[in-house]
Amino acid sequence: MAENHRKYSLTVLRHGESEWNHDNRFCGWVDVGLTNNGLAQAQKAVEALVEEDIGFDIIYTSVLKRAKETAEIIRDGLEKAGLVSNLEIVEDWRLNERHYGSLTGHNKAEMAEKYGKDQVKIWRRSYDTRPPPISESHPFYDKIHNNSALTVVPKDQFPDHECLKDLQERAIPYFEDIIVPQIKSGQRVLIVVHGTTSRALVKHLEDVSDEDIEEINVPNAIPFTYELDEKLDPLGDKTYHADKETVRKAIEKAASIGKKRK
Ligand SMILES: O=C(OP(=O)(O)O)[C@H](O)COP(=O)(O)O
Repeated sequence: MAENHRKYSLTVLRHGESEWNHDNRFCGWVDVGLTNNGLAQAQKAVEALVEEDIGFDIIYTSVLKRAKETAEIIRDGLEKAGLVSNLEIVEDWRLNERHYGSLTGHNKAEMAEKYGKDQVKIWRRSYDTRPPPISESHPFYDKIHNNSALTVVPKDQFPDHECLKDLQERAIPYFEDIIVPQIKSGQRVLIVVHGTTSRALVKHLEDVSDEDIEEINVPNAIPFTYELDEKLDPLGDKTYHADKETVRKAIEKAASIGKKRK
């Protein structure tokens, strides 16, 4: 049997800590920025990439600023280190975080207290259970709908709530149609996205079952790389560009429902 050979690689990065990651609030399509810690985390990701001499030819990201800001920090840092020049950043709404419906803006620990931890885990991590839809009277409905960055979303595709499956159905066709041809043409690709978009990519690339994906959490700001064969199947596990203990703690944090507001 022919031996599988590494043909391509692909790196994925969830953005640095956002204001609402810090506040432990469901965020989704609300366009919050990075905290100072998030900015520093993105710089650390740059350092890790530079240390391993990893450059890219193109970056894909969402239209939400927490991902775009992270992508820009990576681009600027790699340019400064001389690893890349004129690195293009392509943004598309189909790589956005899933829309968190009526949970948007709510504190995760408070929702767990109100609805139970099991229900909140289903809303956060199940493959195909949507959170309840956002209503027009929701405090963040207008903020989302008046965001000029989101005018690119076709009206008939603008969601009121999404589960991982919904996100998968918009993000994976984008990945297959737009990103895969770049990878196959030999471009070194970095995808800077969100927790749920990263989980969709992990599920797709690793062929994770609908049940097993519930236990997979993606940490903020730690890039990970797949080595892929000619069919874009991963050769072995993904490699995180950070030490094991840092990765373990960051994954634990991403899984946690965190603390109530003080
Ligand atoms: O907007 C979100 O994801 P993001 O911080 O990756 O953009 C979610 O609120 C993260 O929360 P979750 O980990 O409960 O899915």
